[in-house]
Amino acid sequence: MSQALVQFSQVFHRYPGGNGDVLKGVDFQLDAGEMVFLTGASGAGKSTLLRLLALLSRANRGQVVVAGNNLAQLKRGQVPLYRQQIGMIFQNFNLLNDRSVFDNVALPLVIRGYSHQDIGRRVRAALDTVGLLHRERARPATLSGGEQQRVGIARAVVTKPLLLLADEPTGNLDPVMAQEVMRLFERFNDVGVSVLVATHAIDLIERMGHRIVHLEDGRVVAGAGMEAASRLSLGVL
Ligand SMILES: Nc1ncnc2c1ncn2[C@@H]1O[C@H](COP(=O)(O)OP(=O)(O)OP(=O)(O)O)[C@@H](O)[C@H]1O
Repeated sequence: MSQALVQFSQVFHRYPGGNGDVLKGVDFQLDAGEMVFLTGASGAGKSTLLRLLALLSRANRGQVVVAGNNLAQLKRGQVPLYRQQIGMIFQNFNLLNDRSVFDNVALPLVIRGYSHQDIGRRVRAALDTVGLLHRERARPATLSGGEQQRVGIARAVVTKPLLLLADEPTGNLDPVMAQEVMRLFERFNDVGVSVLVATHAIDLIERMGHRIVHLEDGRVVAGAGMEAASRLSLGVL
């Protein structure tokens, strides 16, 4: 039996001062070791769902469970430890342009107080995996968009997270670079990392053969996952 790493049960969310619920009863499961794409029109709630997983926001109602943690019950002091299990990748790379590639990837380890030696070893291993060891001294702005995103991915995996979350990671890339980046996610998935990618790149992901979860106006309308699908067929939902 597959095991859920992420389980959303009837999750509702609205932003303070926002215009009503953005998530309207989301049911969704991601199994340990699975790679899933999250699609939906602009404003459907994809980024919001990822934000809840990264604990950048907390759900107003319903339950989000990740690796056995009910996120509503995590105390503020437990959040940094929880976040260590998660690597986040953004559309606009979010790199520091006044620091080297090495320093950008090292940042999560520096924050967590790793030793100098461990940082060097881990950063070089991550850069090697994304094919950028030879650019460790470069400034991000001197790299191509695809290379900058690979630096972003190295930074996300350097802490060895259980779960990678990517929010429109290929939005600023041409089709060839976009495919390279998606392949890189697959390589991490091949070695056991669970991956959730919010994307508009439908043509690309349809060729890749992973489950596609579709959000429409704050609800999952297709590909919710085994658990929710079986509840649907039992008429529970
Ligand atoms: N900080 C915020 N405050 C108020 N409303 C917000 C905030 N962030 C997002 N929203 C609203 O929540 C809704 C869902 O936004 P979200 O960014 O999750 O959608 P999305 O599916 O990721 O869209 P896109 O594909 O354009 O990134 C939108 O209507 C948006 O305007």
